[in-house]
Amino acid sequence: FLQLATAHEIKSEQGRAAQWLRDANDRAGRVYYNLQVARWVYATNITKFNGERQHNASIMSAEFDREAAENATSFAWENFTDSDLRRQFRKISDVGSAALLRKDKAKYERLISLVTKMETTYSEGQVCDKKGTCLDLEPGLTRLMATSRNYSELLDAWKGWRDATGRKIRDDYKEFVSLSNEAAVENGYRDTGDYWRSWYDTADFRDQLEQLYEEMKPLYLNLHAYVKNKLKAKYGESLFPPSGHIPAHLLGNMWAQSWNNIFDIVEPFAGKPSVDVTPKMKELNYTPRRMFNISDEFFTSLGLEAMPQEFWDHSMLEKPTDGRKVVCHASAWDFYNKKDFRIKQCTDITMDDLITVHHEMGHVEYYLQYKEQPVVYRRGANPGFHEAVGDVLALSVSTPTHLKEIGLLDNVTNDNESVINYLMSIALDKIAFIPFGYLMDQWRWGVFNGSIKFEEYNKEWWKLRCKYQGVSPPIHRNESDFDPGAKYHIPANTPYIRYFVSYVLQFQFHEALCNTANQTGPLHMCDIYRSTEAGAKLGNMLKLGSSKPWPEALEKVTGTRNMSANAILLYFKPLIDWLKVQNQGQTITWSEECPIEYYTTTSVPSTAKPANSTGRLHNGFFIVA
Ligand SMILES: C[C@H](N[C@H](C(=O)O)[C@@H]1CCCN1C(=O)[C@@H](N)CC(=O)O)C(=O)N1CCC[C@H]1C(=O)O
Ligand SMILES: [Zn+2]
Repeated sequence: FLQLATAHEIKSEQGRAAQWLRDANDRAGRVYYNLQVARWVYATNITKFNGERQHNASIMSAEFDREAAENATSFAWENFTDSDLRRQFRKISDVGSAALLRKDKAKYERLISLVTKMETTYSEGQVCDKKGTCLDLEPGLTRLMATSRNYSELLDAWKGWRDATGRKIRDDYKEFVSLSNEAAVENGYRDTGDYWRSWYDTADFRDQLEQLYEEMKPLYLNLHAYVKNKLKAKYGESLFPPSGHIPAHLLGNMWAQSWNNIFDIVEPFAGKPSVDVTPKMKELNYTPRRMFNISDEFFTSLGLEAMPQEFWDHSMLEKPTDGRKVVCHASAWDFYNKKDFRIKQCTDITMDDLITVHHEMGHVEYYLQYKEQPVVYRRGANPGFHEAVGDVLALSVSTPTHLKEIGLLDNVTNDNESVINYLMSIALDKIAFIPFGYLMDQWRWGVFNGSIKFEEYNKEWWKLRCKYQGVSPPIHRNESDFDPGAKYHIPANTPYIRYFVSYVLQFQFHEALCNTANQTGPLHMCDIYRSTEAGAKLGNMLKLGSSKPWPEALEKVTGTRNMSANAILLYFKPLIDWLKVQNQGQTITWSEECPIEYYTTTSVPSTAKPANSTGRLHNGFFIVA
């Protein structure tokens, strides 16, 4: 009898709990909408007033989360037989940094103020010349890093950016780490890194990441060796340290995280149709709006959701010209009201930005697909899934046949040399990224768990950069510098391992969707355009949001429950074979330690002349510290 009563009790309690959850999810939608509006207004118009408004909305939202978690404890939800109720309650009970609110509201306010302050410093960063002409990161410094082939000009922009951002937030970051860890402990975790990894709900997550990195490492070593030889031919052997590292400012990108802008320097076979469509986009007078339309049309060709009118009405697709200060770093926004979804991007007319457009649109497509889920489930199956969606489509868009179909390429040749050129252009983005995507949170997890001390923040950063990426600082660095702070995700406090996970998953998705689309050719030439079967398979996974464990979501698309590097290795097989021939007899590794002449632990004045650059003047640009 007692059991019957208990079972009956649990059933009726589950009924009450389900009602409470529906109500909590509705209230969460309204609270998060207000938060997102306040954050959006600030990100698209940085003013003191908007900053305070955003701050207050953040407090309100955190108060709501904390209170909901508190109320959830009035249900014995761990005993519930309904696994979906248990899953929702578990997620509502995890309040993240808002746990600090319960312990010390002033500390929580300081924590979120520090992140806003660091992200604002980053977004306002500029590099100016003697006449007072200044370059922002977007588009000025990004274009310079992509197009300049002048060693010292690149060096001044590289150093100037770090002086203008990382150097300024070093102490703020130290304070942030301590408050963030205090919040993580209050939330039941060892430290912030422990909390962030919990989102993957994978016991041996770090081992799996290490294993994936090792599997892809040969690809990176061979690409690094080949690119280094081409750069030496361009800039002169003497500018490269004997340790085997590549100076970090020569790779066409402020962080050396993707190298596609130096394709012209490393092109394997000259005289083939260019795979860099930037010139063609400019020739055809492309606008940002047209770039977004191309991506939107690809999604609808798969039978997926089109961008709603609100998206086109409220997004910021270009850098404002009315003097407003904005956070230019591209991002996608869910307003949690099932109607309002936006992208904020200071879009430049380049191939790079066409890829970023697809990346951001992938986020919005995920938002659209899971918008009917309870608010607690409107997340990626794991954060890597959210990063992979847009990139999967971009793998199809980037194929020469697709670029020709949309008029960005005049003719397509698919002889072996053209295939190598094409794979090289994709590898300069995808393979080059692997060690960077891996090391960013290796550094941050080390900072959060205390193994990386404040006094060695920059030294440990360069140890990882030299070890995994094989890039070295082109000028003296010391502990007055804070080079991790020159990369958006550190001041903005956005985790990064999600991109490493995404670069593995996106090739698994690509391979599976290509099979579904009956694309029988080599994986690197597959284009799933207009395949509604592939679209349905992808859409059915996206609709789940985070309502199921991510291996289940992965299995729905790929048939496997594990991350695997096999798909990316299959995709680049022809290139790796070709690279191995090119690198025959060469040393394809580098010494693990940074070339010591570039790293000093004592702080030297930041105007120290670069060890190797010729002059300081170029294009009238003189970098003041
Ligand atoms: C350009 C892109 N901007 C991020 C992204 O889109 O992931 C922005 C900023 C941080 C989070 N974010 C979002 O938009 C989230 N709201 C999406 C979501 O979680 O819903 C970015 O930072 N990228 C793309 C390639 C590698 C990395 C880089 O550029 O290093
Ligand atoms: Zn993203």
